[in-house]
Amino acid sequence: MTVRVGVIGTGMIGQDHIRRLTEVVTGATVTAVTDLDAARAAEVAATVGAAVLPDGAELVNSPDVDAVLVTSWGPTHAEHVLNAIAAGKPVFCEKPLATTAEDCLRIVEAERAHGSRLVQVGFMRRFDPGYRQMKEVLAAGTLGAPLMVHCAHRNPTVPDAYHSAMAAQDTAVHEIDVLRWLLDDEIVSAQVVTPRATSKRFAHLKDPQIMIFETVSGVRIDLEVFVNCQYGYDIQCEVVGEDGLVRLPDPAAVNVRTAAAGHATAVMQDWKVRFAEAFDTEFREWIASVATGAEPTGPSAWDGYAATVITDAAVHSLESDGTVVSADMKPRPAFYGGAA
Ligand SMILES: NC(=O)c1ccc[n+]([C@@H]2O[C@H](COP(=O)([O-])OP(=O)(O)OC[C@H]3O[C@@H](n4cnc5c(N)ncnc54)[C@H](O)[C@@H]3O)[C@@H](O)[C@H]2O)c1
Ligand SMILES: O[C@H]1[C@H](O)[C@@H](O)[C@H](O)[C@@H](O)[C@H]1O
Repeated sequence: MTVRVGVIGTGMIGQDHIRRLTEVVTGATVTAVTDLDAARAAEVAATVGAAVLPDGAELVNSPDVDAVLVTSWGPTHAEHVLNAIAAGKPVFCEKPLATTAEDCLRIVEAERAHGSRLVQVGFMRRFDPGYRQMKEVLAAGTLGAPLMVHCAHRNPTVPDAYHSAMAAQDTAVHEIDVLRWLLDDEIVSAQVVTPRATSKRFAHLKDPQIMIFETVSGVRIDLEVFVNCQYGYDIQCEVVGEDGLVRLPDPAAVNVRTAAAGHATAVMQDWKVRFAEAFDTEFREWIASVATGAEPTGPSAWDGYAATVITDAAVHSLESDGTVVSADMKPRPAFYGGAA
């Protein structure tokens, strides 16, 4: 079966996912798109022979759409995801699932009322080969109990519109999701402190930020978020256990030796390149689940809810001079499996 996908939002990542669905993943075709910017939607639709529909509700309910991809702006996600659940169609929603915990819970409740999982959230790091190898090592128990995690999330720079809360909402949210999954543990509190700020930042931006999370079992996670580090896109993660540690590998890259540069290995500059393989695998697995009528196995609506509660706690801490803020979540329903 070829899965006919309708795409809501044909901006930067929407276009990248349309390319992926069309050129990389087998078994999928993009049959319909919509965007507030009708000219942009028409231009993108023409590249893949899709229909342009007037809005998200029509797209979700189109008989030519089997599954929905939401790549519009975050505050609009909840409406489109709820429409897809009401239509009984699988929906892949880019992060965030919704911008408020209340909206995430409405989605969780709608999905539970539907009776089976329809929603997958776009936390692509779970599909990265390096993180998957870390997960295997941790699951095998080779390291003993995990005690600490040290992470860094560095971007060379960010656009002017990026503000201090986005360090948690837009950037750290990737670690928040992948660490809940890696450790199979829930985050219960967040604290954000700010070291000396880089002079390369915009005046309105607190950068870098150091985030400290604690989990139910007492693991401490420290995460440096530095979004104007200048030198590259650099993602580091090291889990330290009682008997050893496991570290996220950098993607393979050649080492060049010259008199001028000494030993040199290029530093990646772009998250789209760093996580290209993760995005491809994420969509291959999502399309495979839709094609076979199976429930998606990627990040769930509950994971989307948890991520929003934890990022809210981090933003609250940032805005209250680094107080420790608890991440108050509802109990996890059996529908979404055991512990996170
Ligand atoms: N997983 C990741 O690493 C990752 C990376 C980048 C962006 N994202 C997420 O993807 C989403 C889109 O980001 P982007 O960078 O592509 O933004 P963008 O501004 O480039 O594109 C968004 C598009 O959606 C359209 N749009 C907005 N609301 C709409 C609505 N209700 N109906 C139809 N069209 C609508 C806009 O006109 C725009 O063309 C965001 O939620 C962002 O957080 C995820
Ligand atoms: O939207 C992007 C994207 O999610 C990247 O993966 C992250 O590194 C950036 O900080 C963020 O702004």
